[in-house]
Amino acid sequence: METVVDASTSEEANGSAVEKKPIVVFVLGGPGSGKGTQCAYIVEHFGFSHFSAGDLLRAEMNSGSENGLMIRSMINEGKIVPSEVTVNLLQQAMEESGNDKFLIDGFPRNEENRAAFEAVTGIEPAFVLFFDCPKEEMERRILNRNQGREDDNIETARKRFKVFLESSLPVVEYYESIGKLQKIDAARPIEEVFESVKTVFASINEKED
Ligand SMILES: Nc1ncnc2c1ncn2[C@@H]1O[C@H](COP(=O)(O)OP(=O)(O)OP(=O)(O)O)[C@@H](O)[C@H]1O
Ligand SMILES: O=c1ccn([C@@H]2O[C@H](COP(=O)(O)O)[C@@H](O)[C@H]2O)c(=O)[nH]1
Ligand SMILES: [Mg+2]
Repeated sequence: METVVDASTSEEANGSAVEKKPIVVFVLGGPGSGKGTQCAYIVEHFGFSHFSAGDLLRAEMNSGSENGLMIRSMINEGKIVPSEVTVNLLQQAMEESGNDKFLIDGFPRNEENRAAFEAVTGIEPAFVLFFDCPKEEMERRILNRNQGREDDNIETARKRFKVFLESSLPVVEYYESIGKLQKIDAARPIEEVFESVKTVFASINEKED
């Protein structure tokens, strides 16, 4: 496995060990841009734990929890679930993982999500991967995905694109403005996209050495 920045502990000048904060990489991109696909490769190569906010919400929706009906209706309308619910699910998953390197996929989706995650966890992302893909290609991928997702239909997909443009792109732009964005051309074959992803992780490693 290739290493990327080590989050475990560091040693201060006086020799005492200090707990470091976990390393978080946010993985953003429009619906169907290939976030989940690339995260699976990153996990294999770089030892991160991968949490898709959408997957966590779908699991919560199917668990019979009191939020289940609300989550289903938000997902089917392509709307963004309140930050409190999503941040709690992410925080719980991170704590239970035992890992200290996380890919958070499909989150933060709006400014409120971004601020809530930082306020609750005290963690800022090391960097943000952004999979840039034309709408027509994302639409094709969603409609061919065939994984039984209730929101993979043309009507909901269009609502998701609209929410992405209106609410999520400003978050992407924010990270670009503070120099944390790593933009990847996602409109290429999966292996080619991953070559670019590997280059990003390798260059981050070099900076940390
Ligand atoms: N580079 C690619 N070229 C062609 N097809 C791809 C590529 N990357 C992913 N796919 C396919 O497109 C579909 C969507 O990919 P994936 O689920 O990874 O996207 P996503 O960004 O996680 O989507 P969502 O936001 O809806 O969860 C899948 O069927 C996947 O196999
Ligand atoms: O942080 C999040 C992530 C997702 N949602 C809702 O889930 C669906 C599906 O998300 P995917 O990332 O495509 O799996 C999304 O359209 C939202 O309705 C969310 O509210 N907050
Ligand atoms: Mg996904």
